[in-house]
Amino acid sequence: MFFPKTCTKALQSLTLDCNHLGLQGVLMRCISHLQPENSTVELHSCASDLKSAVLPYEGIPRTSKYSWQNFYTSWKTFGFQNLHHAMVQMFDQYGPIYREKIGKQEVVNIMLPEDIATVYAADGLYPRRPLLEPWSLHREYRNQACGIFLKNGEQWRKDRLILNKDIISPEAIKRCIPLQNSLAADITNHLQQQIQRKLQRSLTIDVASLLHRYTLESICNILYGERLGLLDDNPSEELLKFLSSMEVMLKTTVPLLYLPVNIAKALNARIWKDHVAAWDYIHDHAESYIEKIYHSSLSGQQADTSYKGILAELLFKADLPKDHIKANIIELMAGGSETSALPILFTLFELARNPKIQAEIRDEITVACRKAHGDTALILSSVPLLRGAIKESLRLYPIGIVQQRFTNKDIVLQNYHIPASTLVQIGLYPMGRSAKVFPNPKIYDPKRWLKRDNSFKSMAFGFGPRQCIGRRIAELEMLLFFIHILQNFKIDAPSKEDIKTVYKFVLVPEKNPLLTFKPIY
Ligand code: HEM
Repeated sequence: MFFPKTCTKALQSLTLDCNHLGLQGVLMRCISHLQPENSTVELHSCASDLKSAVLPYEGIPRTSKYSWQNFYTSWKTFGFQNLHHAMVQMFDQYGPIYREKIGKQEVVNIMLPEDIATVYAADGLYPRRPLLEPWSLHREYRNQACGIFLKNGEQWRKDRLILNKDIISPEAIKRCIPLQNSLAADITNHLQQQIQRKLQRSLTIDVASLLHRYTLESICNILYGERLGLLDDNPSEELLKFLSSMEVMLKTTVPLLYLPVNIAKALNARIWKDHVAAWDYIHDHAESYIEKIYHSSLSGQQADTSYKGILAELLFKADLPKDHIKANIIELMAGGSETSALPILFTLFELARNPKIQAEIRDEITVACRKAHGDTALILSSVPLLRGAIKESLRLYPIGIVQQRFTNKDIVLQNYHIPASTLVQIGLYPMGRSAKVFPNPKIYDPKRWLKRDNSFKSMAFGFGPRQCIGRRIAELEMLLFFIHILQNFKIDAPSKEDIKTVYKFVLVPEKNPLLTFKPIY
């Protein structure tokens, strides 16, 4: 194919027109599609000149300048539960960068690893995210302190640096291993007992609510250093109320994200009242633990040096004021309550429908356990394929479908100028499903994570100083769960059909899959 000089000239003048009309992004994509391998030198040099000149922000392809039209189109076409599918379609339509206006806020959407790297590189010391309004308003309404999840700037950094030491540092995680290991053994026993009681050879169940209880028990165990009893056959009324408050709090968060919360609050709407009541109960629950542990740590701190959980450590060191400790403990509980249960569920399902991969991971675990002679930390460092399986599940089913940042300085994305303070949204779900980033994206292949070239592709926990502070705890929960379960059960699923997902603040199955646990004797 030959592009004459006149065509090059025409492209240049077209560029000027497009610049004027704010259509540069469209033109740049046309040029990159047009560029054939054997085209003339002139066209190559023209295209590279065009690419090297940074294009203005206004040139980024835009969905519609009318925010209400975007809102209505998204809702009509996809419904809010399908925002992740809507994003995939938008990227197909507009290319790897587009902007849209929702409400008052304009957002730039990206999905390629090199752009994600640029965004995080601009984070600096104070990475900024939009704060979750319904949660922040509750704290304001009750005159309560916020934790790191709901803070930005210097206030965020001060708390975060202190919390890192007791939550995400390797030493902190090492201390959590025994607590978590015994819980993972218990959930295995729980399933074994159910099978024995029913005098069956296997158990086919919807395991979602059990997993939710497992992860909530786990995070509370790590925070308070004691078990709540959520895996018991008959949990107390008080515990059931706590569990349902966590559920109501998460469930009411979603609609409040789309409604003007201030109006719901001013009208004292039912949804706002439910949200507040749920948070109040969660606060009271945390408060009772804080007081109990505070008094027992004061009385017995010198005598007993054994690890008593994160809360006791924070109270003992007293680097943070007590109300900040409480606020952070509550956010850790909220952040950790459902999050790890979902990747566990999706991984169980994928292993059920990929029995060869399941067997390979089981073999890996068996060898690791044999070599480690009971050293759990060593086992955890010897299961790369299991780690790959969890990453693979988070690629296909990221809990948070997007991550958000306000840029702290001017940057360039896809050759467009992005001014400081722009809200950039990283589409994790579209990236995970893109053939441009992952070859054969629909295939569940944990081995793809054993290769080297994976930078800025495994982003489910974020990156840098503001990455998920519970990341190592979540990984520990998930790894130990599979280390115990896969040694004891073969997993199968009556239906191997793809799971349909819906977005409800986190990405969840539209219908929970049934799973079969068959003991290995
Ligand atoms: C598979 C499980 C989890 C996933 C995928 C996940 C994902 C994330 C992501 C993407 C962020 C935002 C990071 C950023 O802005 O760069 C985050 C923040 C956070 N997560 Fe997690 N999370 C998980 C489990 C947990 C657990 C178990 C806890 C509690 C122990 C937790 C507590 C938090 C907190 C407190 C923040 C706010 C951190 C800050 O702003 O400094 N998360 N998480």
